[in-house]
Amino acid sequence: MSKKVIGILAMAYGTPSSVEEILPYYTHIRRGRPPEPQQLQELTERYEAIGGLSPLNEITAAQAQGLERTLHELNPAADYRVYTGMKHAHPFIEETVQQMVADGIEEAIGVVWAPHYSTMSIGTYIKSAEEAREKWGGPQAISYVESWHVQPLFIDSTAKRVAAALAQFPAEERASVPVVFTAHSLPERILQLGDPYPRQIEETGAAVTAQIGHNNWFTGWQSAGRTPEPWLGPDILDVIREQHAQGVTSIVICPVGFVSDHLEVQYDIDIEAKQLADELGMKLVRVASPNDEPLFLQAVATAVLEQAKKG
Ligand SMILES: CC1=C(CCC(=O)O)c2cc3nc(cc4[nH]c(cc5[nH]c(cc1n2)c(C)c5CCC(=O)O)c(CCC(=O)O)c4C)C(CCC(=O)O)=C3C
Ligand SMILES: [Fe+2]
Repeated sequence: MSKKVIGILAMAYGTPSSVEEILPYYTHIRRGRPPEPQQLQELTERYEAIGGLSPLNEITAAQAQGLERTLHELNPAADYRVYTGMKHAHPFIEETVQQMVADGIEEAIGVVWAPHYSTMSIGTYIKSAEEAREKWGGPQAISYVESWHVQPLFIDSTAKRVAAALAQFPAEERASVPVVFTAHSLPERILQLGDPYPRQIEETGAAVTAQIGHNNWFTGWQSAGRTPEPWLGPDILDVIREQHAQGVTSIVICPVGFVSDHLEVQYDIDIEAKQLADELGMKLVRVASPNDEPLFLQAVATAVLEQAKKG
């Protein structure tokens, strides 16, 4: 008897795959409102600064392959097929759900390539998937992993990478180096909605630092939107200035709200924050991204299998 195929809807942010696609991509992020020429120019220049385009789509593809391989290793009795659907680029979540229906997938698990739940992040991916499911009349059921921010193997994977960053400082200095866990800022109004996002980022930071016995840590925000409404702060650039004012000379930044190398990591931290640190004479070390690291993929695969058990 052939095994029933279980579809995994792995959802990622997406990035333009050519310079021409930057405009439609940016327009999609802005819910159909095209950016001003000046804004488009600035975004294009940020992509140029990291080498022309982002490595995100290749990394998302490698993560999907690695996730499928890891699921088979962890549970050889079942047949898993990982499908990638993106929020702001092709194949969109809606297109991928249509493909799953065409392939006869009846049962599926949804998971997002981001650890922390917010109504404005993971919540919107799930909403897109559910709208697509209604539109295409299937898969019959998708059960979603809502967050995996304290999944033990994710904590192990992050703790190892944070420890490797701290190891770049002499042993006697390490305790005095603050580790800042950052995530993409969101509008402050999520707080009135009781959104779990800020608390979940704290929980990841607490678990990681407890594991490596590093007490000097806090959270910060990055990549806030350039809109008039207030966004969650403090911004990482203000954190760096504040630490400098307090006499701190070294800092480790762990962009724990992201799981890949891409624009928000390679530009906002590696270029912009690094330049500020340089100007202030501070040493900044950024923690490596998980990308398709095996331990990280085991974490996400385990979260998927636990969700499959819950149904
Ligand atoms: C919570 C969150 C995550 C983490 C969770 C997750 O991964 O889902 C994330 C990830 C990412 N965000 C990305 C890129 C962008 N996000 C933008 C704008 C925005 N992001 C937002 C939120 C998030 N974003 C919000 C509320 C806006 C304002 C939109 C509005 O106007 O309402 C803009 C527009 C210009 C700008 O504002 O910088 C860009 C280019 C890339 C891909 C980078 C690459 O291409 O390498 C990635 C992984
Ligand atoms: Fe974004």
